[in-house]
Amino acid sequence: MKQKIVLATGNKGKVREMSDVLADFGFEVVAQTDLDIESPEETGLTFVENALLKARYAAKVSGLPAIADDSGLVVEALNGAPGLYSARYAGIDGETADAENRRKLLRDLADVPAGKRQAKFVSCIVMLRHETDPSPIIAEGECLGEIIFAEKGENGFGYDSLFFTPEKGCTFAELETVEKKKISHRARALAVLKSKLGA
Ligand SMILES: O=c1[nH]c(=O)c2ncn([C@@H]3O[C@H](COP(=O)(O)OP(=O)(O)OP(=O)(O)O)[C@@H](O)[C@H]3O)c2[nH]1
Ligand SMILES: [Mg+2]
Repeated sequence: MKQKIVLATGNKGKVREMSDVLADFGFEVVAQTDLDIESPEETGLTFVENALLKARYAAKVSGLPAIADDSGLVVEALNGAPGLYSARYAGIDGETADAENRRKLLRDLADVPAGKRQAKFVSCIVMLRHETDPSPIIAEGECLGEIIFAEKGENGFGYDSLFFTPEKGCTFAELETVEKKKISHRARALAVLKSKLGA
């Protein structure tokens, strides 16, 4: 029988990008929203701390193993911002904040010329077998790119329409989900998780 696991995120984009991959690893994936589990406050100071606390909270409430992703966009010219605070960069939280966050990013980079707009997406995935699991599995992935001057593309979420990937010659939002799932920071973290699980 497949091991049930809670996907501890309130972000539908992450559910889209992680569910079937985790199912391929042999898990029966249940999104936390389907169990009416709310997102805890993200009080950590690093991606790993936040991923841990999200997974731990879902494991505690559900009594099941849990997996969480904490991720963000790190922009060199902004000394690493929005970084840990990518989801709430413009001061509001949740997916409705995405458009405001993109506008703020473009404003903050207005004076930064092409060639100096390097950025990376970071994903930290944590898996806990139970709430008090003393040795969580931690898997990280990064993806390098640059921030363009105006949005391009309709797919994806967050900052995808501003993130140009040289590897593909377009923004993440111009990629089909299936393509983004091959090269993104989250895809890379999931590949590390897979090898750590021996799946
Ligand atoms: O364009 C993007 N493509 C991506 O692939 C991506 N991955 C992360 N991000 C940004 O970073 C925040 C993470 O913050 P975050 O890890 O706290 O997630 P979240 O609050 O959205 O959901 P949850 O998992 O915490 O419930 C997100 O909201 C986005 O703004 C991305 N943007
Ligand atoms: Mg969050």
